[in-house]
Amino acid sequence: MAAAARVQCHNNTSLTGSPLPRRRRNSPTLHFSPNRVNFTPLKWIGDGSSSCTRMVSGPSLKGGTTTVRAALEEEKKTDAVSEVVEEEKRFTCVMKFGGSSVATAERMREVADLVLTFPEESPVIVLSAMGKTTNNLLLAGEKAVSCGVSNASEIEETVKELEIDPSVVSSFLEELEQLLKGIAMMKELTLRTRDYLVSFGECLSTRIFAAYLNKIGVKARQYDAFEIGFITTDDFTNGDILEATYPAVAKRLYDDWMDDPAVPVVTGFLGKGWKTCAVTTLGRGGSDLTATTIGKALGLQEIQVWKDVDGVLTCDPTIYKRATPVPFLTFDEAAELAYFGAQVLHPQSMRPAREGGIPVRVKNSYNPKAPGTIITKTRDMTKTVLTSIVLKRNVTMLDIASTRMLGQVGFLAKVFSIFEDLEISVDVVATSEELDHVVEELEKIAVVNLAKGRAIISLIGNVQHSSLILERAFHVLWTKGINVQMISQGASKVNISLIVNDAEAEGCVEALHKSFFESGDLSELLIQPRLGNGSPVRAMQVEN
Ligand SMILES: Nc1ncnc2c1ncn2[C@@H]1O[C@H](COP(=O)(O)OP(=O)(O)O)[C@@H](O)[C@H]1O
Ligand SMILES: N[C@@H](CC(=O)OP(=O)(O)O)C(=O)O
Repeated sequence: MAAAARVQCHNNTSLTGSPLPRRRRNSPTLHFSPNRVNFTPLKWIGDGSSSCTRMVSGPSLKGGTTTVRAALEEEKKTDAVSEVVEEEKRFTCVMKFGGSSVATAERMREVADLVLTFPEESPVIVLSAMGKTTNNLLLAGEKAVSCGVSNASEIEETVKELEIDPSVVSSFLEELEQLLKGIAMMKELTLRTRDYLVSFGECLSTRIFAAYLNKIGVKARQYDAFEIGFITTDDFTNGDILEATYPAVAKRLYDDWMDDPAVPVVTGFLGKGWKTCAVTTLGRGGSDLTATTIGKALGLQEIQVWKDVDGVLTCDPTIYKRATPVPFLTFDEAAELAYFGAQVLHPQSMRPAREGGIPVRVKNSYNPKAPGTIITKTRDMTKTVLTSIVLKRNVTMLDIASTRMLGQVGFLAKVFSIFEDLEISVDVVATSEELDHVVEELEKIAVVNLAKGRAIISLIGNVQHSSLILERAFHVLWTKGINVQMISQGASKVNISLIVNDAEAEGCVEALHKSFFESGDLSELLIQPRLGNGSPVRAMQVEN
């Protein structure tokens, strides 16, 4: 559950909160080639002069026996080769595939084909758990029964279909069974055990995929993120990546590559708690964050996140199916979108990309020809009014009115300290139990009204045009007879949030989408701001 708070001080000012931490490089260099490209053996092309160092075939994607190292051994005396070493040491991009992209054996094959369509790249692959594995593992854990058995049979089936050696996963499946038995015996599932339990999902998917790549002749190496330097806080189920991660991960991946080049296949979502040394997870959907962290650590040219949709869309397609792809986004817009609930990206995933200045491309593994969305630091916003509509459901709104025991400044400070003490962000409260604590504390200094069953509709876009956005949005909602209960403009200036009744929210999103994205080009309205009487400003000036 999420919460929004409206704080009323005794002078009747009201304050709404919308926090977000904020913060690069050049445009992307990858171009999608729709047709599968056959591997060419490792060779250097050019005009034959000694300065030629261009590599045609990403050595990591190359099957066969000629390794980069062997090629280098042969040629290492030339000046050209020392440049090659530098060049070849560099991975070019990270490609992250989510659960929906690798849900079955068939999908694993298709994803492998997709990776091979980029022979000029040296990618690092990040994988999530297959399909709904994470949910199934959680279910199995929560029921503390061997629900893992049906899960395991699916995994065994995938291994069989891909004709991989079953020993790749057998010891893991046994360990998983033991773990579930242990949970059943203890009748307890701590957050730490939950993280260890769900880690089997990514540990298995990456082992299967790496084994498959090796089977088809593409040398690959599997990595568990928690073994290669992904260090996090010890906040189980919601670990935060620590700075030490970047150099550690870069060193490990580059060192291994220089020793014995192979495509790295890294578990998404997982880390290692810096104090406990136990497996942690980065929050649901955390593989996006794994990918951007690797992107920053290795200073890559591009981070690709492959999903089951044609990029970031104008709204969640499961809410309104006429959602369309947004071709360009800034890191701020994408972060805001994710923070306010768009499932398509992990809320923290933009941070490393922004810090490293690395473009993020969101692509559809089911429709690779679609251009997708490219996320960069800046973009031309002159014609942008609205970018996307995000719906966060099941929100509880807290109305907090001062009982005049404290001055205005003291009151606000106290209100925020209560949230801080309970480690609850104003926008997001995880459980109703937490909310009860907040209310209990707030009632010592205020009259608190708790309104459940609300939803936050966030309008992500160019808040330079906030009057136009608001005018349209309120007109649409007024026409539908919807009462907006709270409004907040984010500090990031890319978001306006409206609170409405949850039951009406989907209808609101649909109506707003029709008005903003399906009824002509709104940017035309930006050319001449209008005065109250509808006259364009410039016309007035001419008359004067
Ligand atoms: N604005 C949006 N644009 C695209 N997808 C969205 C948006 N909001 C929600 N979604 C949902 O996010 C899903 C993709 O995210 P996710 O399931 O996490 O992908 P993956 O598991 O492949 O990483 C889509 O199937 C879609 O239902
Ligand atoms: N498997 C994890 C991590 C993840 O990122 O998954 P996905 O990429 O499928 O959203 C989850 O379900 O949360």
